[in-house]
Amino acid sequence: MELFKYMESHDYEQLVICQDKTSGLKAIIAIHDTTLGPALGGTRMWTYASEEEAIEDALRLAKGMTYKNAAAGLNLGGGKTVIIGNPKTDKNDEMFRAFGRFIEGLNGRYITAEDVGTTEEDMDLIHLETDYVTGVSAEFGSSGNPSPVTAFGVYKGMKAAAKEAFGSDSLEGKVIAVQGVGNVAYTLCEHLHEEGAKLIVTDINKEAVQRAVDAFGAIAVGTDEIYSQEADIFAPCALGAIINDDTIPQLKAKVIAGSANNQLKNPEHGDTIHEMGIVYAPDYVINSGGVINVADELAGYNSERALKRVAGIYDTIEKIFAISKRDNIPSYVAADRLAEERIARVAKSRSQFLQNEKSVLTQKK
Ligand SMILES: NC(=O)c1ccc[n+]([C@@H]2O[C@H](COP(=O)([O-])OP(=O)(O)OC[C@H]3O[C@@H](n4cnc5c(N)ncnc54)[C@H](O)[C@@H]3O)[C@@H](O)[C@H]2O)c1
Ligand SMILES: CC(C)C[C@H](N)C(=O)O
Repeated sequence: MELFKYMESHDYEQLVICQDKTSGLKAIIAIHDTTLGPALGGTRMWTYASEEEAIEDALRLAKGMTYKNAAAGLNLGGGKTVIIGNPKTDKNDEMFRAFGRFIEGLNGRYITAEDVGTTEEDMDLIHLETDYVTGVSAEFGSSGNPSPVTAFGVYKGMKAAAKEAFGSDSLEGKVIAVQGVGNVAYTLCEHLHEEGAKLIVTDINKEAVQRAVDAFGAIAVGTDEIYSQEADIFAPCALGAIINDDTIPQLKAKVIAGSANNQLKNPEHGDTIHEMGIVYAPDYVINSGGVINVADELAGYNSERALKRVAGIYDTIEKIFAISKRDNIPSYVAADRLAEERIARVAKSRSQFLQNEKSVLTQKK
């Protein structure tokens, strides 16, 4: 990978490589864009096949956070960290304290939170060294596990998508095929069941499936059968890249709305479903409830305020459909446009000269 060429072509600001021999920390902090504010994005711990793969993942995920935070209306830029290692076997307290000191050294340009492989306890260790961390324990004013709030946002976004497709946002009687019934999707199913939707579920974890069958009277199907169900809505809540050449021909649903990240295998798949008339709620918009919730901690966490903001995902999804129709573009392109236009407007409004203590005007002769 030609690093500078890649960073230049995707407008990355900074890449920070952190190592600490004592704890074994090998972390990569990628900061994509801080036009809107400090970069907020979680820390992923994963066993990467190579250092290059880890760097690529950090960069890709950081850019995703720029778009997610911008479209969510947050005054935050995008960044992400990956720590190379097995989250089950390679963690130690010193590792997260060392990482916290590296974050502190960035002086607020980057704020972290949980992601795949990291927990509230890890954030508490980081918090011993820096305040630039969210998702810490309740005693420090945390918002707690983001999954139920992410689910609430997906539920609201799904209603907006239903309104677009069916003319009403009621989900009563709608058949919804849910792929993966883990942390986010279980709470999502609670909301859907409460509203009177009929659920079809699948998961590689048989216990998770049984839990949904018992609690919501959901119909269980095999993992390969979920795409072809006679459903009104398909809710991908497990894996990325599940909208692809193999699955698109099987889909009968008129709406795709779920929590999974990176649902489109390639952008062209977003074009194809658009041409087929399927209403697609862009993934990073509909699943932004978690980041909206942790971001609220920066102002002193207020659950009522955070949930009100998360409910606004409904309006954001509606706005994206309006842009999609106005400009005759697929909804995934409309979401990018919404984020990019907001960043460009703020960049322009902040370009004027402002005197500060480092200004040439204030330097003493
Ligand atoms: N947790 C959050 O707040 C949050 C925020 C934004 C995005 N997301 C995304 O939402 C998705 C779900 O997150 P989660 O926190 O609920 O994760 P989770 O691990 O709790 O749930 C995922 C579920 O999918 C199942 N699964 C895995 N492979 C499958 C397959 N091939 N077919 C069917 N089921 C399969 C797993 O067994 C698990 O039960 C992920 O893509 C995640 O990146 C989560
Ligand atoms: C900051 C975190 C809560 C971000 C979350 N992991 C996401 O992908 O949205």
